[in-house]
Amino acid sequence: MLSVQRLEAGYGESVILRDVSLTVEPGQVVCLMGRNGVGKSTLVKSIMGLLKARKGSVSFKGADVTKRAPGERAKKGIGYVPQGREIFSQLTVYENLRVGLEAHPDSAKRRSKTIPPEAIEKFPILPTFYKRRGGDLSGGQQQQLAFARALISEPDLLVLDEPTEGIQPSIVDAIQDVIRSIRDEGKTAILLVEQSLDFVRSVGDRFYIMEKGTIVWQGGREELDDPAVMKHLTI
Ligand SMILES: Nc1ncnc2c1ncn2[C@@H]1O[C@H](COP(=O)(O)OP(=O)(O)OP(=O)(O)O)[C@@H](O)[C@H]1O
Repeated sequence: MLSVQRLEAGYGESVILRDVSLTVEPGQVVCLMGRNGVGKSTLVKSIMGLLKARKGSVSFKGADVTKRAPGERAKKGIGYVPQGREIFSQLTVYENLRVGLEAHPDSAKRRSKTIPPEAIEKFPILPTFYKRRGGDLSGGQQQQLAFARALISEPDLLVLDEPTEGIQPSIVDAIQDVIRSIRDEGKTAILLVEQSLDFVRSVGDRFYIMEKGTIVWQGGREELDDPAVMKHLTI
């Protein structure tokens, strides 16, 4: 469903990603791990089209999207929860969700003035905040909003960049439960950037580890006890 092939990308003069290949199959949960600064967010931004590929390709559902703009990729069915959430702080919670609906492939849903209740049933707390400004929510509530905003367009692939980073433990548990329930439903594939080995072990089907902008290890759940995994992840 998602295929990244021999990707090279970077910022200005500096090349960050070199020869990166990664695939996600339908319904699969693929986890991307690695220490801080190795290039995980850079890879995610390249997949979303926020950063241009200098070499290599990104294809999604059989179509080459390497040169497609972020909005087009979203409409094709890639939902994104960026690191740091990036909710619109001046807009209300309701308006933030409406922005997510703009990426829905069904034009009737895009035009709809109401948020379909089933679209946010995984986040029952959100309707109580509809009139509040996004910027007035706590970090954990903002993360739930960013998650719901990405899910509302019913994406085929959800890209989550460290969704539990810097969030209070009770909301971390809630977010992990949502990821598990999406996995169990099997309709939406997930590419998850996550530091907690215990958590990725409990949800992931396939695992990639990055170091200095390249993939240095990949494997399935039964291979996670490989000593190389700890070597690449410990500081
Ligand atoms: N906008 C930018 N301009 C220039 N360099 C950048 C930019 N964003 C990231 N970098 C650099 O690219 C490298 C990879 O950063 P990236 O954020 O992709 O790492 P990461 O693995 O996601 O780390 P973290 O877990 O800390 O977010 C780092 O050296 C970083 O300083």
